Amino acid sequence: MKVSSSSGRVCGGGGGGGVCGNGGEDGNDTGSRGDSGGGGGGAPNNNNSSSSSTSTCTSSPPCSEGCGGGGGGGSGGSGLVAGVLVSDQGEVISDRYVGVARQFASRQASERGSNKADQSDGSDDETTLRQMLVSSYMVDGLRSLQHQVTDMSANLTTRLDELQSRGVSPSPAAYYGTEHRGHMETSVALSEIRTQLHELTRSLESCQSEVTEVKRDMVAIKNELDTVQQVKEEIEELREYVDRLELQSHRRKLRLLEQGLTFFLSYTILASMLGMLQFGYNTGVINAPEGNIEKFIKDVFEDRYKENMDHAQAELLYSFAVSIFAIGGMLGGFSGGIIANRFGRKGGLLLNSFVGIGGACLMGLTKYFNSYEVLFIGRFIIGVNCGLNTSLVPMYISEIAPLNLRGGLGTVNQLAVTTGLLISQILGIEQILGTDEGWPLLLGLAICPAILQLILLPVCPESPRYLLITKQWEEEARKALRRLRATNQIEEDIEEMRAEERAQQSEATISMMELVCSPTLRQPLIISVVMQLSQQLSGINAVFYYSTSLFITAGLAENVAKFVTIGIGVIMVNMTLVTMPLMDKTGRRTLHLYGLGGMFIFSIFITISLLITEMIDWMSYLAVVSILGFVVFFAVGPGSIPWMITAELFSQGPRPAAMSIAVLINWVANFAVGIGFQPLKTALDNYTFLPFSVLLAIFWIFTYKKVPETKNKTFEEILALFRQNGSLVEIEASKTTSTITLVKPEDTPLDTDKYAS
Ligand SMILES: OC[C@H]1O[C@](O)(CO)[C@@H](O)[C@@H]1O
Repeated sequence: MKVSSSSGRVCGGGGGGGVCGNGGEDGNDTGSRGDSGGGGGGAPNNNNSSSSSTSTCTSSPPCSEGCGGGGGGGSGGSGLVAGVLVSDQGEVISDRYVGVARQFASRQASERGSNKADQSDGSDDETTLRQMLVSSYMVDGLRSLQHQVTDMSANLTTRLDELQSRGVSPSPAAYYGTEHRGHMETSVALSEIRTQLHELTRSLESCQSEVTEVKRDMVAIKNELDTVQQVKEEIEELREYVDRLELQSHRRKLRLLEQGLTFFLSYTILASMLGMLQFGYNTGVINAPEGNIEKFIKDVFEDRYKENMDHAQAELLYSFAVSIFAIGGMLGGFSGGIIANRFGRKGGLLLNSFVGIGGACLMGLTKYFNSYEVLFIGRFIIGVNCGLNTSLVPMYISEIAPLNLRGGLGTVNQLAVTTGLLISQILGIEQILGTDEGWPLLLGLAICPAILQLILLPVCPESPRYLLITKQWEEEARKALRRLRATNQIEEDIEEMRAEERAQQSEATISMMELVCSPTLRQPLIISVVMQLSQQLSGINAVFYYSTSLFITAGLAENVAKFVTIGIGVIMVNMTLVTMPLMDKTGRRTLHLYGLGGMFIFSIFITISLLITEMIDWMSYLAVVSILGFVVFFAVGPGSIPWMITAELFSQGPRPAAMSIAVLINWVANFAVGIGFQPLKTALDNYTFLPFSVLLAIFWIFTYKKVPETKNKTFEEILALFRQNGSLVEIEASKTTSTITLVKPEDTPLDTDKYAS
């Protein structure tokens, strides 16, 4: 029974399953039991083998039987193992390969997205793949199996030929005997076996070609795995780089937050704030000498036309002198952005000093020229000067201020305005310059801040941000910074400016039209505009321009009312001083909310007091207290914050254009209140303050919902607040922004396509 022993060897000593096993048991049964023999011989593994062989060799049914038999017979032998794994895993591997590769691709994508891929899952799949790769070594096993089967086949053929040659020529005596029949049956059985062996060989060949394909797939998987590994490493590298950047930027910010006030910084702030003082002074200077100016207008008219001018006409011309200032202011404020871009912040202020000197001279020489037209021109020119100041000074201050002092130093703008107002109120009293002779000098004194600026400004450094970002003059920017910070350690500032520059790269310098049309800048622009409106439409100038008459309406004597008005100026200056340190502690948004809220409550009290003063005498004191409260809360937030927040909400590129628009709105609203309050008073009488209460409530809600906190945030961070679809996204002040340019330290741009695929 050599057949069985040889098949036993081929099948890995599998106990003669299938082809081999049956032959070994009993030649008679070989054909019929060939299929099931393997099943019986190798029960433990046969399930596996038969199903797998079917799947792999579907085109060769005999092979399926043969393989099945062989596999079943060799429960522990290499032939079985190879047969089972190759045919079975071969297909499974192909499927799994696709599946796992997809899994990897998607994980790779999600890893890029979240940077938080589940690493253990990834390694599980990898392990599976690697195991599968290992299993490919069994392919070699199969190859050796095939050789063995070929050998076996050759052996069998030889032996069969021997048997047949013996069987086909039997002795005549036995020809019809039992032996002859036995020989014939054996011969038939053997040729069947031979046929099966041929088929088995063919089937093995086809298995081998499939195995080769699987092997190719394996190589492809391995390459994919290597790529995945490489990408993983790159992602890791990138993650580390981003972490490093975050850390650096956090440290940089901490150092920026430690900066203090230096001599040169204070000097520069002082020199520039004279511009805002000029604005405050000219806002208030015209109020006190109203009667004197009207008298002058009448005299000039009579001199010129030898006829009398009635009081109403003189009043109208006086109002014109008041309001033409605001028209000049609108023009100046609006052109502030262009001037700031062309001549710089300091450069623009220096040029503006000449405008101020011109305007002040004309006003001061009005009487000398005996012409009220000169007064009008003077007021218009000083208006242009003040408009430019309101645009340039807050921009300059916010650009040179260290991060941690930006709020406090921004308050300097309003401190200067209120100081200017107070000075004009004090100098305007009859005892000083509020006389027929004194008023031209009172108006002409506006020359002082302009001349002082002309003297002080040349020593001041230009805004380093303007030099570095707008002009790209790095050396000059460094020089300016060294002077302002009084140190050579200016890298943090330079880095912070560079970050701002990077963050705004698409908007280097933008025009007003581009600003208005840009969807990303719309939200900060709306906020800036509403903040300016909240300052002017709060009704503060109704109090300032008409406080004396308001107090008289509330029942105070005229001379008392005038001094209470000055008292308001004093309170205003002091309260602005008090809020200075709060700006960088409590924050702009919070203070603005407190301010508007307080003003709302006191505006209601003003209305109540006006309503019941007529009934209860002492209620006039409630009016005074309410107006004082109103002013105090104005100083808490709405006085200072609108000036600084516009400069803060925009980066270097759009900042000048944004300042122009916001300042223009401020002047227009200021003008509207100045012009509209008297008719409003006539129309609403004791309810005059009610419209302001309503507006204050609206501004409070807007601030609560829309205005971000800018305290201790770099310009780059503030920019990031508005990045997501133009909507407000709060980020922690301590964190850096997400606007990190994806360029590795060695300036190797990331292959983003690779990560995207
Ligand atoms: O302090 C009051 C003054 O402040 C301003 O609002 C400017 O900030 C002026 O319009 C107003 O007269």
